[in-house]
Amino acid sequence: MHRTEAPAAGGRRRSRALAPGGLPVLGHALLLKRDPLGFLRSLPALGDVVDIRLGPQRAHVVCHPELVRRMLLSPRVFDKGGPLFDKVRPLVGDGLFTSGWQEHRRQRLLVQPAFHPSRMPRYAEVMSEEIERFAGSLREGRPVDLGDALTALTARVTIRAVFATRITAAHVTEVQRCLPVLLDGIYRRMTAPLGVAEKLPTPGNRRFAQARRRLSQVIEQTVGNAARDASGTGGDGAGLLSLLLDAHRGGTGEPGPEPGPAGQGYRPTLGELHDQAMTLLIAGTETTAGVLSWAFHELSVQPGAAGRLRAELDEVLGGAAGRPPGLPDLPRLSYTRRFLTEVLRRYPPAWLLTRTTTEAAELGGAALPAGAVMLFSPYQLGRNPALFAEPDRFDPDRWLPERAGEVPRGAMIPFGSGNRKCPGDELGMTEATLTLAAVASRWRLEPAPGTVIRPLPKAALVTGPLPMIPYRR
Ligand code: HEM
Repeated sequence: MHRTEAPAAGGRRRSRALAPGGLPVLGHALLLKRDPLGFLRSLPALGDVVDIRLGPQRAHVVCHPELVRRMLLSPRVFDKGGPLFDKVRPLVGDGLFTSGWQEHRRQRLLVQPAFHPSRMPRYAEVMSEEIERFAGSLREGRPVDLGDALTALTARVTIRAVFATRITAAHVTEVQRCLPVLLDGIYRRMTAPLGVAEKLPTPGNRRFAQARRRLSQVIEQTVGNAARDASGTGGDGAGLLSLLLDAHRGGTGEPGPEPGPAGQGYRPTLGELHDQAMTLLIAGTETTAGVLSWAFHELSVQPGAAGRLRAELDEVLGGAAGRPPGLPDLPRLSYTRRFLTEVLRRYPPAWLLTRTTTEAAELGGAALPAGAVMLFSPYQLGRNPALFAEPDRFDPDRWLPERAGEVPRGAMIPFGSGNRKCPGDELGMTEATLTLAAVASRWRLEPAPGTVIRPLPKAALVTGPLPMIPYRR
């Protein structure tokens, strides 16, 4: 598809600016905390790279899609790392998401094949089972917090996709309960300025510590059992972790030599398997649940789009008394897919992402020292009127093939780009499409009276409480 390059902000040369409104000492930290989305949206008008101050730290917000793209395609210079990551790493370990450039390469080579499209039918089976269980739990007229219910659903799907048949049903339920507590706690710790309140023996901190300990134990036990399995294939060989398990079992449990072209020869330790499992559980749960929560919210407030979506579901699946969707239906659910893509533009779960420079660098004419903190925001890009006409309008048809080519290169990156691009993009989109189709073909979910939904920028961009009432169609 031909992509245009967006002009520099306001038709000017690429520019660098310092955001106004910084306070002594705190800089822009309060603005970013009070109204992060509004603050981010105000920056592209100022320049292509906008400097802000977060306390003593200067950070550079890259606003122009072409510069974001350039940054993401230079991972040796713009690597993962920096102060935010230093806080996350001890909590989630050294998995694919947090690892630095060199380590990342061999991890990714080992994990990536587990996301190959040929494996999708096995994952889709798990999804369909869990989606039917979820749809079957809805009761006519009985309010449900859809945000929580969808987090439970995506957690169960991710857990079962990661561990395949290796994990017991009781452990699935236990991990599903621990994950939201962990996700919430990680975000609080990431954004805590001093790191003191998190150490106090409050009930919230105890719950976090307990959830983290228990999750770690279950993962350790599950990974340990699978690793000791003499049959040699990590259970049925179908889980996201199975290739890592195979690589581990092929060796001594100690890190091996540098990998060959396909990562052969590298032997992940049990500790690495644990961190990778934790990473996948964290990365796959709240993101997909966030997209789905927003999708059901939009469905309840966008009557035009909702009508078209239901018409497509009726045609493909046979109406309210029809059959559940499966993988072979996806090519015919094109409006459903466009609907979800538009949700991702408006509410990308990964709303703010970071990089750090490993050496002195230049970006769009801006000189950056080594160790500079770089920020970029898929949310900011998706709401920039210079990149998307009427960005606040919900218009799934922007993603019709003949119109999608108008979107400037690098402007739509809900899954990131370059070597750190989300490996679970198709998995997440498949899960979201099947869930939306299965539920919306049978149920109409209406907001509970008095509910006001605003984007809540946490670790993911979520809806907050989402009380909805199901009615049969
Ligand atoms: C709709 C759902 C999802 C969204 C919007 C999403 C978004 C993202 C984004 C933006 C990144 C790149 C972060 C960066 O560049 O700093 C990422 C990375 C990642 N995602 Fe996803 N994700 C989703 C679902 C999933 C699923 C289902 C899984 C796995 C089960 C997953 C696993 C990962 C992993 C392991 C990484 C780190 C990749 C690396 O650094 O090599 N994600 N995701």
